[in-house]
Amino acid sequence: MRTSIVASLPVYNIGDLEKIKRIDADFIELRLDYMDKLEVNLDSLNEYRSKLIFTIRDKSEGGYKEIPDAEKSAFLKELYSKGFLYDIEASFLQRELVPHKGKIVSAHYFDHIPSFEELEDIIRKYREAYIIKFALVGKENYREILIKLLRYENIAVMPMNVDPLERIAFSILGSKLIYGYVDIPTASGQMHYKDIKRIFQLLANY
Ligand SMILES: O=C1C[C@@](O)(C(=O)O)C[C@@H](O)[C@@H]1O
Repeated sequence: MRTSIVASLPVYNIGDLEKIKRIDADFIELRLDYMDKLEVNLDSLNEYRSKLIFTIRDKSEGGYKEIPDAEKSAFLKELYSKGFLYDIEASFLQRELVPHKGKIVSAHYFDHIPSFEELEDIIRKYREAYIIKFALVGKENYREILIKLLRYENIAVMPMNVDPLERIAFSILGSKLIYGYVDIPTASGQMHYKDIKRIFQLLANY
């Protein structure tokens, strides 16, 4: 099964949701942490349900604006009740009780490389997730750690702050997701999602 392409879209206001219809990717990540208030009419997005990933990224893990935990938790529970897919940090799950079964559980490291054992603990703890995702800054032994993680089944790995082509390599090695940008990168090390599509189409011809 090939890696799924995620087009990551910052949502500053409701008007940005109009862009969804023009994005042709496996998934569209809606980064709602770019909004001042989490005011989205979820029923209006039902037709896109199968391709949406909702993310309200904590500032401590690369988020854009500070969203209070209680507001984020309430919105995630509404997403759960309506059957939408969302991304939730393992660190947030330590603070708030929100369902993670069948969802994306993620962990991001910007200033250090964690031990492999620390990441294995996350995998064991959240093994009922749809996908467990690790984003590591490109320093020290990040490649070794990311490659070792791919021995597990439902894993997505991505390096940050390195040549975006490295993400293609991790896709070939088995990462379940690869993130690209639509207008502006939502993390350092992304390429445009259409360039990922072109590379995958070329690879499919060999
Ligand atoms: O967790 C991730 C991965 C990411 O940080 C990246 O490195 O492409 C981009 C984020 O929008 C997404 O939620």
